[in-house]
Amino acid sequence: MGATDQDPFAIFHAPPPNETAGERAARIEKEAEEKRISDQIDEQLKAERLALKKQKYVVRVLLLGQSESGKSTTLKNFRMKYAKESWDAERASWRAVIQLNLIRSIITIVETLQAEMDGEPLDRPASPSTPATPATALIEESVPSTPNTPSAPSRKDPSYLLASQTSKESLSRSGSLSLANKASLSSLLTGKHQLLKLRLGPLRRVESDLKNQLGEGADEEQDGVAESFGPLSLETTSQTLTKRKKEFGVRKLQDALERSVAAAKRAQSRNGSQHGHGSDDETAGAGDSVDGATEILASCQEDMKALWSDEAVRTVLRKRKLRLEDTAGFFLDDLDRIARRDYQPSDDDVVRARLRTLGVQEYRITFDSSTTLFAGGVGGDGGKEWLLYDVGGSRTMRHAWVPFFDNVQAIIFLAPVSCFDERLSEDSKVNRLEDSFLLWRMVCSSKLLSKATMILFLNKCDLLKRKLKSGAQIKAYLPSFGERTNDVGTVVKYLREKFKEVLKEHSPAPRSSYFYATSVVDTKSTATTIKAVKDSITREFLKHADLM
Ligand SMILES: Nc1nc2c(ncn2[C@@H]2O[C@H](COP(=O)(O)OP(=O)(O)OP(=O)(O)O)[C@@H](O)[C@H]2O)c(=O)[nH]1
Ligand SMILES: [Mg+2]
Repeated sequence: MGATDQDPFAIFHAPPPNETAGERAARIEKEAEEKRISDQIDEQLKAERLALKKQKYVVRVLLLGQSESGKSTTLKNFRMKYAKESWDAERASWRAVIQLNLIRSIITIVETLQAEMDGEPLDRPASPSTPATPATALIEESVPSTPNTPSAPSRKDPSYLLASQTSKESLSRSGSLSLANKASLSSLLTGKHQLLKLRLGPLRRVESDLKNQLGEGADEEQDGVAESFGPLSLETTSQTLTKRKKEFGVRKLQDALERSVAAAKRAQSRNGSQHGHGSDDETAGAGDSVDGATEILASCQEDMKALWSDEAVRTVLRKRKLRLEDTAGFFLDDLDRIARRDYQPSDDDVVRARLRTLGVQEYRITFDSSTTLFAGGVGGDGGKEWLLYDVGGSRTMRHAWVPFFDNVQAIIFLAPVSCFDERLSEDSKVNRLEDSFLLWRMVCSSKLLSKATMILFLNKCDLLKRKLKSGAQIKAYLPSFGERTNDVGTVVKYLREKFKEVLKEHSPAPRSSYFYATSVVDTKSTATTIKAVKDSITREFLKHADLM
């Protein structure tokens, strides 16, 4: 071998001349240690590369939309269908939330009766935490001003799709109605109602106990503070916000549910011997014990039923335009089942339960590869792992959305179409459909989301149908609807076109989009929709990841 064939770096690796046996052993040991460290670093890098690759194959989906639009309910449908094991394990822990929803409705009724007896004007909500704003008429810009119906402030912006309203108007109208009906309706409320109110008093304590059970992660959020609005807030009016609404919510749902179960178990073992035996409820077997909340609810069952079925109560609720049946977390028609000592929530109950989301909650769903089109990637699993982000939708929560816009494959946007005649609970001057429409426009125009597939759920079609059936006229709130037929099919089609136009006009680049008319509390029809959604998101994902 000539001199040129020699490794030019060999000199650096060669052992030093005259190396002693001891030096040689130390050198070999040092070299072995260096190799071990180098191998370790290689392994680490390999693992990081693999994790990064795996990350690349995770599908990220954001659920967006205003508060009460149905985001968490949509997520529940996903979990019920595709993460059945954890869904089944969690079902029982929703009992406290459902009981809380039930008690809220009863307290709302009691407060409404009190307001009626006190002769409060109609526009003032009986309870600041009434689950949904009762519908009141909006004024069209074109309606001429009369002494009784002052015109709304003129809005020139063509995107101002919906008519808006001055609260002065509703106050003046409700005020006169209140005066006209006060005497006759108050007289309907008798000693029986006072007695019911008294007997249902303990429910207030149960309400606060249940909130405590849901624990530290639970929170009372106050809305209506303009300064805290984030970049996605919609300050369409310059009014000072005065109305404050409290609604119970949680930041970490899983933690809250687990805590409530643990607390209920503790209470149950404390109460065991006192309430389990000699119970007048045939369904609770001898030796059964229940927690305090369940016990009090069961003992108030007859009174709650008497209150809800009372004709005078229904008349007052109608007069005050409080349609509890259409509000979130309505369980009054299920009192026979829910206010029992042995009550266990059904899938349907959990889907209908209302627990406001605070912040952003992340859920991981691993799809079964037998169900669809996974491909490529790590072991052929591209598109199998999903991260679903469920966000709080009220205005004060929207600033928390933006950090999650990065690297999102799809947005499922919930726009409740039944709320054309409702106002935001956090800002009673803004029409809810208008808020949805403007929020959709902002999401569509976001550059960060320009590659995301857009999926729109025109949700709460069941409630829309009910409202239209009961005589509500879309054109009174949406002048551009004109003389089209006032039925659910025509209304949904009209709104779908409006949302589509916005998407087309405001998307930074062409993108895939899908539109569905939904009622996400209907788990059967929603199962079909989310299967279609899942397949299209996966297909889009694989297409762009070049895996197919
Ligand atoms: N009737 C009917 N009720 C619905 C529908 N979708 C959702 N709801 C109910 O509306 C309430 C609010 O739904 P959520 O899913 O909690 O709303 P959200 O968008 O997560 O609200 P935030 O957490 O406040 O942002 C719940 O009680 C649901 O059961 C629907 O299509 N029809
Ligand atoms: Mg939610």
